[in-house]
Amino acid sequence: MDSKNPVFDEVKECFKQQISGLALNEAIDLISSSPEKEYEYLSFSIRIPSTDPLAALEQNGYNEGFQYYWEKPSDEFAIAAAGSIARIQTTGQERFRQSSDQGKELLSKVYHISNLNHHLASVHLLGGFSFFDHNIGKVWRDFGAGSFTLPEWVLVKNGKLTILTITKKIPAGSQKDVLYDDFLNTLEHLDSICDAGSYKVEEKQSYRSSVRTPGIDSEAYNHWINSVESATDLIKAKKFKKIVLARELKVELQTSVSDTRILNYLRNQYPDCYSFLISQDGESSFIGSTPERLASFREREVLTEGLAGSISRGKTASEDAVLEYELLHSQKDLNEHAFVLDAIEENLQRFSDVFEHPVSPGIKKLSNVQHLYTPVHAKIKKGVSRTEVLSKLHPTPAVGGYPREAAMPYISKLEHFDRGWYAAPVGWINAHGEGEFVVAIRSGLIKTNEVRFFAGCGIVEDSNPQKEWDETNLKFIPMLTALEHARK
Ligand SMILES: C=C(O[C@H]1C=CC=C(C(=O)O)[C@@H]1O)C(=O)O
Repeated sequence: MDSKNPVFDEVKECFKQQISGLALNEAIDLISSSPEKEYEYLSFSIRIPSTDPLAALEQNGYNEGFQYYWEKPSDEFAIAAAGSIARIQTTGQERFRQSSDQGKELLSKVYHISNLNHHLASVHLLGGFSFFDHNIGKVWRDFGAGSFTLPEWVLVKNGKLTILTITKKIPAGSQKDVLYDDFLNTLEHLDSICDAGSYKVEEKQSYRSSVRTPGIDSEAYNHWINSVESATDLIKAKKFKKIVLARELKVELQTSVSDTRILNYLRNQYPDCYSFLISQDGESSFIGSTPERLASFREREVLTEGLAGSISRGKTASEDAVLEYELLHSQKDLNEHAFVLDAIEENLQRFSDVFEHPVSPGIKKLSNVQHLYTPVHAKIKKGVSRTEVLSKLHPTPAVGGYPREAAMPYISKLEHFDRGWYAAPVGWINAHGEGEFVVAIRSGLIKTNEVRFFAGCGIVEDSNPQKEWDETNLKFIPMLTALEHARK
């Protein structure tokens, strides 16, 4: 198939020149001559014409394999990926360390070719962890407790730059021609899904929203009121100081929904949030739009944040300003927020040469809610791994509790659903020491005929169960509305 996109023709030319020349021979020689089979994968990065990674994923269509999406529009950064070449899976208390060890080993087996001198021209491992150390529930079966995939192709868009990386497994004794054709076929496929000139656009029926706040399910409501009352009793009895309780909202689906339509709605409505999708094998998709960064890494620099304490948005500028003022002066919310910062400091400071943050919180405004927010910058000590940092940070008291060890066992006792990957670290990491993880809140697990949405809030001594119920309803709105938009 010949490309109708002349710029992609240049991409293919460039690919042919690089991969059919020395590099491919060299890689195959290395693979077959190395007795320890040092290299098992061959990977190639190339700059391609600017493309929308979400449109490419949508064009890639439904498929039974791995699919991944990540975008923060306000950072002009997006990743789309599909196909699984290799996957590492871990479970138990050591899952973060094991993921780090296995990830390093996997990356060391990749022979990477590129004429680009750019930190994003690299193989990426995409995935995350479950909230608890073990993830054995039926609902979340595909996800495991720690899972990172080396995708067959990944598109990374950073501002105007779009980089495509294709990776293939190279069995020992591989034939150069077969391998070359395999790469070229994938490149042809990418050409077709990135070429907007060839897209067939489905008519979308006009949309009328029927979603406001979820109606009251009296059983869920009574459970919630009882759980929050039990939590405040435990706090008064000095068992812990804060706990985050969440609830699940199940929605049955009459018609199927499109993951990419959900994402398109989320990224447009919440440009300051991270919209994400992870589907391990096409059976179910974990999708969300979270405002909360757990950590981003660039060499030894780490950015994290405290995000806790919430209030709704005003309908007018004045009402919004009043609500913001109320939140900034609410002792209950300031306490809830302070626990998060204290924990980040306790867990990260001793691993860092630099640790800094503003003295008092500011505000992060989303279209449905505003939060108390404190950005934190740290420079981790030499030798501290990124996954070690994640394991220290997760779960922050914005989704777990304070003190962590005292509060955590009560989460499963007081909640009535399986958290799975809700409120857990989800993200990406590359071979150049870069990566970013979010806290997977404002999210849902989508299966063929049902969706489960999750929302929670921090409970402190003076929390009011009714107000916390209302707050969870506010937090369900983005995903519920996105679902309405995505019905086919
Ligand atoms: C646990 C959630 O939100 C956390 C993040 C920001 C503000 C929060 C709060 O004000 O309670 C929560 O700690 C959720 O949205 O499911």
